[in-house]
Amino acid sequence: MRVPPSGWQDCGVSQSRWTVVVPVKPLTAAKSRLRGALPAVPHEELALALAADTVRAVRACPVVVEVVVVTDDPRVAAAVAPARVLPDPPDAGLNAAFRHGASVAPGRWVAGLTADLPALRPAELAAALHAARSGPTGVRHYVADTPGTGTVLLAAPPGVPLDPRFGTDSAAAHAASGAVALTGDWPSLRRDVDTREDLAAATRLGLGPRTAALACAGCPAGAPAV
Ligand SMILES: Nc1nc2c(ncn2[C@@H]2O[C@H](COP(=O)(O)OP(=O)(O)OP(=O)(O)O)[C@@H](O)[C@H]2O)c(=O)[nH]1
Ligand SMILES: C=C(OP(=O)(O)O)C(=O)O
Repeated sequence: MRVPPSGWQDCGVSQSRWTVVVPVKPLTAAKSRLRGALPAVPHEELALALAADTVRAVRACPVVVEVVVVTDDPRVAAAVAPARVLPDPPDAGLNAAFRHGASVAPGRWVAGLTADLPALRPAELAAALHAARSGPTGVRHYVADTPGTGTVLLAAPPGVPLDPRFGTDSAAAHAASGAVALTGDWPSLRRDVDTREDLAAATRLGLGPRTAALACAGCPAGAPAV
């Protein structure tokens, strides 16, 4: 019998190995509602920074063993290295991108996460993934965004398709499809950034380094620009 390394049983890693799928639109089209939020910063740089900080936090989450980024954008692919990168299915959209990413992890715990969470703290993601494992068995779980209408995280156990319903009013769509809402207090996970106001709220929570560097560019004494 294989003998696990010392401490293996206690840390719970064998019980908590997740693949996380993060889709990112090509930067020229991404985060259109955020365009102009940082006037001194090229929009594509800001969209790239949001995605890079999101993936950075996912990679720092101890229960995540694989990050799959679905994107057609070579700048995103370079920025998220060494995460695994898959191309988008042609002209298929966000939910197809999630399904494509999840398809490389059959029989595993899989979560889909939006790429616009620049304040994400790895411990909050870990807590949400733990809650998804601790809830009702055999069902999908989701985490709504701060306003409560959208979705930031959708999680599925082994053998259950991710079946993503992201888009307008996706929290209600996920609930209607049988997914169970996770209600934890995870402000950095729920804080997706679609607008200038969202970016200001994320700044108050604490941005990841790449977005923070842009938000502070040109500010006196390093004060945030939003
Ligand atoms: N790979 C991939 N990612 C997508 C696609 N559509 C949206 N996303 C990503 O999904 C996440 C959530 O989408 P939205 O919040 O609507 O982001 P967005 O479409 O870039 O923003 P808006 O242009 O303002 O609607 C973002 O991280 C996007 O990059 C798609 O067709 N393919
Ligand atoms: C795609 C989504 O993001 P947003 O509503 O932020 O565009 C979603 O919440 O399902």
